[in-house]
Amino acid sequence: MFTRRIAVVGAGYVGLTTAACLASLGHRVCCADVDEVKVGQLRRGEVRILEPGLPELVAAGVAAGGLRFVVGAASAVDDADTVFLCLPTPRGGDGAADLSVVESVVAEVRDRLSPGCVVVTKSTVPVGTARRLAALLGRDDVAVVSNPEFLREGSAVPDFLGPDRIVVGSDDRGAAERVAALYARLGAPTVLTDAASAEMVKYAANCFLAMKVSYVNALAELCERLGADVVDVTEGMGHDRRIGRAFLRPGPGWGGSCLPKDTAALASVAVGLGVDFPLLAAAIETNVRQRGRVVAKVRAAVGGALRGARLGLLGLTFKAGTDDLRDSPALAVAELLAGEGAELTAHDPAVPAADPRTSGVVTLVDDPYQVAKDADALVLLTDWPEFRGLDWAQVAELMERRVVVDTRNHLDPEALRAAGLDWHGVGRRPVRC
Ligand SMILES: NC(=O)c1ccc[n+]([C@@H]2O[C@H](COP(=O)([O-])OP(=O)(O)OC[C@H]3O[C@@H](n4cnc5c(N)ncnc54)[C@H](O)[C@@H]3O)[C@@H](O)[C@H]2O)c1
Ligand SMILES: O=c1ccn([C@@H]2O[C@H](COP(=O)(O)OP(=O)(O)O[C@H]3O[C@H](CO)[C@@H](O)[C@H](O)[C@H]3O)[C@@H](O)[C@H]2O)c(=O)[nH]1
Repeated sequence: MFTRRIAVVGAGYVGLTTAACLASLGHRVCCADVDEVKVGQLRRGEVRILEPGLPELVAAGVAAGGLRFVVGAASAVDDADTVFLCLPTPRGGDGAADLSVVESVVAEVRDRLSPGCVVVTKSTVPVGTARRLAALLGRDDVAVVSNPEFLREGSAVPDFLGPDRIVVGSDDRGAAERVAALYARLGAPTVLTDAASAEMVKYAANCFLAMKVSYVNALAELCERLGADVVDVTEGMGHDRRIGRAFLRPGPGWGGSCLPKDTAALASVAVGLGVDFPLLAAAIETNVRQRGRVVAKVRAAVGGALRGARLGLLGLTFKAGTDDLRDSPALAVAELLAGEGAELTAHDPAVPAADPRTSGVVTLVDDPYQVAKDADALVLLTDWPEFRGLDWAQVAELMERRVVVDTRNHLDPEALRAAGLDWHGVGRRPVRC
């Protein structure tokens, strides 16, 4: 009944999604994590990250006997024919990807892998990692394959099961073909290549997405100065199929667990090789400045000084649809505002008031209307759909000064104006009541 025996090491956003989705495709999957608490929760069917469809898929896999969870990589790999590494590769001190967890797991499992086994890097790893891991393994009977993952947080399951493409690269063509065959049922376009190219695709794609957003954020500032409307401008651009409509929404800057660290990693590789890449450096720099621009906009909206200003923040996660706060531009903006002496109250639908991850920076509340109470301005930082449906008349009633700074052009300015609120977007003319 089951087609392949797979070990997935790391049960985070990527590992848990990979394990549950591969099990749903008919493979027998053992998923390992070093975190005993997490493994215990997963065995009880508790998925503690916000990913639509994932809890159901995990439960179905466990019930069908095709998915199980263990503590520690070593106990997962024994009889596996394929081992996926879905481990953290965080930003190191100089921006380079830190491979220490990946390397320690490879050293841990090296002597337990079955002959003919394929080790697959799904973590985002720099070019040359497959070769480095092959050397670390030191086994002629085990191949290393790069199979970067492109899923987005908040839509991990549909992205995994309906990918735009699958990229598989190895210097061992047969091993790459065996990994590609795991996804055959998905019917996605598949790029089979060498290991270095596959590793490069991941950074190339993420850095391009980051550059696109930085470009539109810079355009938005120009639009503001010139009296043009960035929403109309990007619509006019986006219909051009060579450009496309995606990733053209201005905001407080790109964040999350991937784009910031991956742009830093590729920039660090370029510096190390002595290759000039000013385009990438400028995208990163533009992103840092974007936070300052948001702060300047809020400062202007409250009349010049942030010290003592009471601000209500709508949204803290790095984008809507996820509970992930890693490298969130919303948190970065909050820190800058707090640094200038503003008093911050925040609401995010995915971050409960008791959440310890924001401690010190903001007062978290569970009710969006509570952030409006006595506020000198509301600042929307994350584009949660529910914010559009707020009762703006009630919001206006609660506020001290009726000003909303919408850093993602997410709200309906006319609805706010009708409720007696001034709206300040990004790259658009303000709408005053
Ligand atoms: N999050 C995303 O949207 C996404 C998408 C594509 C690629 N990636 C890449 O995938 C990799 C993993 O990202 P993530 O977001 O899933 O990370 P994560 O932090 O959510 O999960 C990593 C998991 O690995 C576990 N772990 C750490 N050390 C371990 C060890 N020694 N043995 C076993 N388990 C161990 C952690 O406990 C954690 O559960 C990174 O390289 C990331 O860049 C992430
Ligand atoms: O028009 C846009 C699009 C995105 N963003 C911001 O860009 C950041 C990243 O968004 P997104 O790419 O959706 O988030 P991730 O889930 O981190 O996904 C990215 O990073 C993953 C990890 O590498 C990759 O797998 C995905 O393909 C890649 O999109 C967020 O802060 C968004 O708010 C904008 O400001 N404007």
